Amino acid sequence: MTLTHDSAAQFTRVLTESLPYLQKFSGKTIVIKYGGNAMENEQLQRGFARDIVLMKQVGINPVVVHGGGPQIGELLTKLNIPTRFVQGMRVTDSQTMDVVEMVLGGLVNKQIVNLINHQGGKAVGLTGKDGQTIRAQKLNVSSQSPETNTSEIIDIGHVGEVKSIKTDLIDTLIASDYIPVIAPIGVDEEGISYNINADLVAGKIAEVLNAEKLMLLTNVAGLLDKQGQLLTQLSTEDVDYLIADGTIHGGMLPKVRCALSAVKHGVKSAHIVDGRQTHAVLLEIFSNEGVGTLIN
Ligand SMILES: Nc1ncnc2c1ncn2[C@@H]1O[C@H](COP(=O)(O)OP(=O)(O)O)[C@@H](O)[C@H]1O
Ligand SMILES: CC(=O)N[C@@H](CCC(=O)OP(=O)(O)O)C(=O)O
Repeated sequence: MTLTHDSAAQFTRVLTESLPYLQKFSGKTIVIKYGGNAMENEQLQRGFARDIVLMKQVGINPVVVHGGGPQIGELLTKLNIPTRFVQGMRVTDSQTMDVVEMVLGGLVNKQIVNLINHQGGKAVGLTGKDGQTIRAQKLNVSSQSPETNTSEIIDIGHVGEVKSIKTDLIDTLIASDYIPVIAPIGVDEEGISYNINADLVAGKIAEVLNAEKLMLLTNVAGLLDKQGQLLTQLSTEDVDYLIADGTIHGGMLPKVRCALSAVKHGVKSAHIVDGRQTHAVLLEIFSNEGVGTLIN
């Protein structure tokens, strides 16, 4: 097939446009949170895996942290185990924790590893238990009672937050040209397992690795305002206001909070990106067309 004059011009424009980004990001670490909702279909999955392999090929160090909320929900339904969320977090009793480990550490993790390897990458899957990478502690969730104006702590079981991240296993993998694929399960000093929101894990890992970028792939165009319009750029003050007035809620809360924390702790930029768009990762990194919401 020969290229027409127009398509040849477009092809070279796209390639040359990517040059400054290739130069800027070569040797840098980019943490990508791959959400359960962004794994919707095989075409998206293949596109994502190809983007990750391409990044590695051009000298960037991608680190993938994945979710799998919908996949956990599916297995819980099959097993007739009811599930509910408090402030975007799945209430996790010990039976649910077993399912979370099976789905995140087994099914989803190995599926992503397989997809990346199939595109010619070298992916290695781990949970936060491997190499004691994610030290967790129980997450205390508090709720405010408008009647009494007091707050109470709600026990949501094995839900954790990140206490610390040990990076030696991740560093070793990166140094040997592997792509780490991390499931958001942590463990405390007693060996108790915790289910951690994948956005929170991605944010912390980006912080400790001093990543250039944190990309949170999701199932919406980015952060939307009350009218459903995309907000392309946000500062800390904007976010505080949007949380207070209820525009940001549910699963978007941990995303925005961890993005803010990451940029506050040295990550150059955080992006909430539409994972339903094929090759969203490539578009964000290598083109002038920023996609989604930039938090800086
Ligand atoms: N202001 C907002 N803008 C966009 N999405 C929002 C907003 N507030 C809440 N959400 C909800 O957050 C969801 C994304 O979070 P979540 O379902 O946890 O996604 P993921 O599985 O990708 O992590 C959206 O689908 C939407 O329902
Ligand atoms: C505590 C908590 O809610 N953990 C999440 C972990 C998976 C996750 O974060 O998946 P997504 O990114 O696909 O939503 C859960 O159980 O669903």
